[in-house]
Amino acid sequence: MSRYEEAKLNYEKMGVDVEGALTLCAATPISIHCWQGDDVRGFDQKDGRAGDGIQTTGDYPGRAGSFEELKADFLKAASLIPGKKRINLHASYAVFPEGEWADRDKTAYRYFIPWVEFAREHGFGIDFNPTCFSHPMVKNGLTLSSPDEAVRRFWIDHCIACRQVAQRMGEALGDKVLNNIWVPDGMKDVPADRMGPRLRLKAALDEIFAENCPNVIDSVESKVFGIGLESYTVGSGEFFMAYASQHPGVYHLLDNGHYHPTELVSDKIPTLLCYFDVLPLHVTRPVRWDSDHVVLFDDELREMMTEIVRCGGLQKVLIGLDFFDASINRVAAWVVGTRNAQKALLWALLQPHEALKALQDSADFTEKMVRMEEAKTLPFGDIWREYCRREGVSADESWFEDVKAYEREVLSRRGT
Ligand SMILES: C[C@H](O)[C@H](O)[C@@H](O)C(=O)CO
Ligand SMILES: [Mn+2]
Repeated sequence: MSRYEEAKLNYEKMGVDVEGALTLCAATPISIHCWQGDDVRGFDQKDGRAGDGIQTTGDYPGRAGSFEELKADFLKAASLIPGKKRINLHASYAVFPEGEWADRDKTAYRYFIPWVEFAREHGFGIDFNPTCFSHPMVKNGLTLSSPDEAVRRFWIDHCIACRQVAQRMGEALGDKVLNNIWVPDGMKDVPADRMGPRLRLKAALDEIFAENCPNVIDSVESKVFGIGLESYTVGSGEFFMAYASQHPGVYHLLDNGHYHPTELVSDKIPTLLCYFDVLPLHVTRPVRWDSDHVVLFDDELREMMTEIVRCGGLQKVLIGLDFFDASINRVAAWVVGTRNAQKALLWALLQPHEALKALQDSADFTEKMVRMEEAKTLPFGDIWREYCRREGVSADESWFEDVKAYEREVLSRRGT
């Protein structure tokens, strides 16, 4: 009997359908953020750097500096990750034909056709985001909530244009595209007016969402605070949750770096699934704050995936990643973080949920604890190994040899 067959028997004794778990894991897409590859710089600003409410730290050599490089790095990472993949793009990654440039309020689908072709060629879905940061039109930390009509207009037009881009991407791929709006808007110090900016943001969103875009899933991403915006965030959790609940078709995206350190997004997933038929996520790893460290196979990641599975949320929760570490090999960062998301999803699919729920409902809390603890040390590694074998990727860290060779032959020659 192979190690897989033996492990499978162990799980089956606990009432787990292992083959079903492998099939579901392979079919659940993870949206991989393009911005890990270049430290959130994008291509549309000269000497572009992440700023205006967002920041990367580190200067590991070999950052992607062009569309070609970013595509190559993404493909290298994707080849080492099991499962179904989407690519998550920001509007700042527009690919302009030679001699052409458009500012963000004038962005258009034609600048993203090369990405659509790339996605189609490799069987990736696409998700999209307006880029309301790292731009001179972010004035005094504000975009959609600015009291300056010109600033607000610029960003409203950008978001409207992005929804149109996402719609065209969805039409081209015969798919739905998540278009997620995050704005950094906030204040460093104690505000004198908290409601005014929120009313302006609300009016801006109403304008942005006015057009019917059937291939677009709209979401708004809340946050508790930002860099240099420590005292007040316009798009807070309550603000965006209330907005989404009053606007059918607009969903609240939960980023697990965007809450107070003791708040758990794993508990918010079942809460929102009581009310929404779609729940987009940004899976990240906050270390004391919204630091966007590479996702590890840790307790909260497993608990988030567990809640998705327990709640029957695999079709409703859109799993996206959002981390960016410029202090380590960026391709390896993508691979570690995304494999961990896959690993945690498979781990969650292999828990005996029905049996545990029944024990909870019959108030048999002792046995629930005993079984829950026992399930944690079932031979998960052997099932993961089989999953990777079927997906054609290495099950252990030997993928890293491939990344090291890529670093030697490609990344180290870039001069970035
Ligand atoms: C680049 C992303 O859109 C960004 O990280 C945003 O999603 C966020 O989480 C800001 O803190
Ligand atoms: Mn995010």
